[in-house]
Amino acid sequence: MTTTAPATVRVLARAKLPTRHGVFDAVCFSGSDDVEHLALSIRTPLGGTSLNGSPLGEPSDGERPGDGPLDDDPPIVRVHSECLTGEALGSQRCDCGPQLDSALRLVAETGRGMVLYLRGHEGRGIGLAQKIRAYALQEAGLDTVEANLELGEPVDRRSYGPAAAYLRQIGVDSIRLLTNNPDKVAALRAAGVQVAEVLPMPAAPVPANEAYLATKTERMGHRGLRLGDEGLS
Ligand SMILES: Nc1nc2c(ncn2[C@@H]2O[C@H](COP(=O)(O)OP(=O)(O)OP(=O)(O)O)[C@@H](O)[C@H]2O)c(=O)[nH]1
Ligand SMILES: [Zn+2]
Repeated sequence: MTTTAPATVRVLARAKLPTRHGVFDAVCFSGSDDVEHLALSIRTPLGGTSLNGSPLGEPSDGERPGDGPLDDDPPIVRVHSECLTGEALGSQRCDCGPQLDSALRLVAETGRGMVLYLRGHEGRGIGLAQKIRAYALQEAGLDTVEANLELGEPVDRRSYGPAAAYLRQIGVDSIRLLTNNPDKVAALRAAGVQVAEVLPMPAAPVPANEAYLATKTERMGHRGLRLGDEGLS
């Protein structure tokens, strides 16, 4: 896993993005990787600015919850890796789709936070074709870690540098991170992001992803993937 953050990122485009969870401010950006990532943020005070820095109009999606965080609390941030099969196709080999949905909902409910949707992270950075090859190896009995290694890939090839650089560029230096993955916490910290708190990312266990979730817990050090478990520190 690479942790070096590029100095700057380029903001490529921005617009509001109404979702079923609320109206997000969508910013497309790229870092040294030249990949188009997306930051989806939500406002701080009513009628104020989003974390991405653009002014937002009157909220159209209901009131901000009364128990939302103060403006100087670190925002909730989900750093999410692209997963075409789980998010667009509803694959139950993983739980990326429900996790993305939960993250957007949590950020919207909190009224202040961001989902950084990182493209180029497909298959933990090995790409779609290699991930499908890894799935085929899993059908033959390997687990998710062994399959990557069998393909000559590292267990995790993702870089969090562009995400860290984006946060730094918009002035967010401290976050409350939604994740179960201790390596993601370490990588972001190494890239200069202060992770003030780690909040558990609710998992969505189903029979088809049982082995996958178990392997992440047992071999990759992810926190127990049950709702309500204590977060990482
Ligand atoms: N190589 C490989 N990648 C997978 C597999 N299953 C899911 N992925 C990818 O894994 C990425 C998500 O990483 P995960 O390890 O599930 O979770 P995480 O983002 O590290 O941790 P959380 O923040 O707790 O969700 C997505 O890009 C998926 O495409 C698999 O069996 N093999
Ligand atoms: Zn997935």
